[in-house]
Amino acid sequence: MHRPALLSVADRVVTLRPPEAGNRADAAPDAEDGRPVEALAQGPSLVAPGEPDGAGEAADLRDTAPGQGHVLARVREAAGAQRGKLGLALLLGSLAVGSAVGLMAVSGWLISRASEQPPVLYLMMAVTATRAFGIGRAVFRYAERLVSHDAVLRMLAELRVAVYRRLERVAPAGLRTTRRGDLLSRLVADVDALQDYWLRWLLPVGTAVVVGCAAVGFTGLLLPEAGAVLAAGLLVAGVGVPLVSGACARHVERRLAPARAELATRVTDLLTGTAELTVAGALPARSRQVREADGTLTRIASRSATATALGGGLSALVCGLTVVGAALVALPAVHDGRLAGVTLAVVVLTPLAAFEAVTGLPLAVQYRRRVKRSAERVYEVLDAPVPVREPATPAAAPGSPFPLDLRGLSARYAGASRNALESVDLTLVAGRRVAVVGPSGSGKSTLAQVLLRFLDARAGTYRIGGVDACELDGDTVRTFVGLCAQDAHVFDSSIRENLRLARTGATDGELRDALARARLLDWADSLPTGLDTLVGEHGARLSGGQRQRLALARALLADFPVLVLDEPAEHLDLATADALTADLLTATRGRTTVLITHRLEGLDTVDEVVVLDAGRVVQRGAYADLAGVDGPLRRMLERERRSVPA
Ligand SMILES: Nc1ncnc2c1ncn2[C@@H]1O[C@H](COP(=O)(O)OP(=O)(O)OP(=O)(O)O)[C@@H](O)[C@H]1O
Repeated sequence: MHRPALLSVADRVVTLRPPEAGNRADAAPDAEDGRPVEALAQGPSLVAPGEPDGAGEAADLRDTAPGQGHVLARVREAAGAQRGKLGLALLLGSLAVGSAVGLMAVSGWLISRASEQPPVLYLMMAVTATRAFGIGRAVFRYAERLVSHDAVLRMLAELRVAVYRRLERVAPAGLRTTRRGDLLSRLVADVDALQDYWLRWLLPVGTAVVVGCAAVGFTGLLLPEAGAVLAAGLLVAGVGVPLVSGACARHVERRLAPARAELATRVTDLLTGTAELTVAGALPARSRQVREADGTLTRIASRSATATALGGGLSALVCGLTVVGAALVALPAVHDGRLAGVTLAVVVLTPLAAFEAVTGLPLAVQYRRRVKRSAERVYEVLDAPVPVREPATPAAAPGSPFPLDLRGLSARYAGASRNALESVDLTLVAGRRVAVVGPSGSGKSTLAQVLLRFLDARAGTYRIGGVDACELDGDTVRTFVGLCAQDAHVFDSSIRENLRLARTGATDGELRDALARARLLDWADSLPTGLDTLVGEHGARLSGGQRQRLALARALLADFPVLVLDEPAEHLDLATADALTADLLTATRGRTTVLITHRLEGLDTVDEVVVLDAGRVVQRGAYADLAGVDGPLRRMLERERRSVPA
């Protein structure tokens, strides 16, 4: 049997493999153990659940409990194995800027000495050093870029995987109120922004300190006053100027990442809802909102650029003043004979090159602030409470999932004030078909989430083949229980590839069989390119009924021992919905099925009907028995009959 663990997940979220098991098994499931995930879309908070989480090699990126320091300290800790490379990058960067300083100093000396017209051999050493510094500058810079980017991109790759895995763990139960554009922005732009912490903050600052100290030391050896002037100039340019430009951009930098997320959210909404917005006449208003968000981002970026320009201008001014200051203290020294005439050029020109190490620091300070906000947003995702705890050591999967048993089960979403399910009992044995009905919001889909272990029980037990589901890996549970969701995702690919998601190596015969059972084969055969027909984004080239039938065929092909069908006929017109329900009841005959629906038509063929209301089971039994007595099902039936046009 081929039962892909992820088919059910793929039906709810487009996802990769879930992380390896790793969460505390003994922790009592408690949906209130952390900040609700909807807070992701709202604002900064670094509350962490405080539980270990096994997301493989990147786990260290997020397991630092909050309060252990600054968010940037966590970014630094994430360097992990790349620390050695970053140290090497610092050395290479310092050698590159040091070579620039050396080049300036030696060439200054060379020109001065050459003017005295000594025998050319006296100059050979300086000529060679000039060449070496000139070549070294480019080579060291290239090597530094190579090493630092290699280290940082590796870190980013791990971090992005960690963020993705966390999102995957939080989805689907925890993502109902988060905004897609915002998540996308966190996953892409904010993670990318973290590279600047190393590339544009730590390494430039480290290089500035190393090269600045060396240049001051060297100049001080030649002439102590000149060393002091250079030290003062470097301090003003490297500390004072960044403070001034940083103060100008303080508020701007913190607003940059949220403004970028706002624009991403609005653009995503606009693109995905263009058809609906056009029909509702709301497109111009939404386009205006996008333009406004874009305008806000542009204003923020331009204020940030102003601060950068101010920093650049002030640095250049301080550099010029330092060169003049060095000349002013050096000239009397030459006059007094404390400094050789040929070294005057060295003392005056060295500051010019040494400032290369600090001119980027105003920008570095801005980057640091920007990175801090992005890091907060990334760590909010990494620290978001997960609705399901995976066991540290998963129990062995039972040979058969039967009986699949829920006893007194209650479940609650993170941040909710009441249980979505309350003391629910349900037993499934091989071949049994149960319909779960009830008004909207009664907890039907929540039951599906619990059965698939997308949401943990708050009280009661869920056992699969005698094993507590909490002791099983979530993936293992989903090899036994599969879902065909009401909003099943159809990929922008061919019919064949959409089906093969359920069973990678399925033959055309098996695909056709699944399509036939979902009553879609005649339609597929009538298409000019048959199974190779492209279905469009979200199945845009299919009708609503065809989309649901394709999802049903996929679920049938996956051959789950227990199949949960969550409102498969939702959003369809009554005739199509009833035809689809009838077909799927035929297709699932003899297969353990939980059919979640609020249409009662055709349910006389299932073994048991469970009626939910406000999360509780208010009635259960055979359809004919329930329909024959006064009670919730009978009232639903009467309402349904009244609503059907004569
Ligand atoms: N991710 C979530 N976070 C918080 N509350 C949720 C979440 N999902 C559902 N709920 C709440 O849980 C309750 C049960 O919702 P559920 O989706 O299970 O109902 P349902 O019977 O499937 O409704 P429908 O027939 O409309 O799909 C509702 O009050 C709903 O608002």
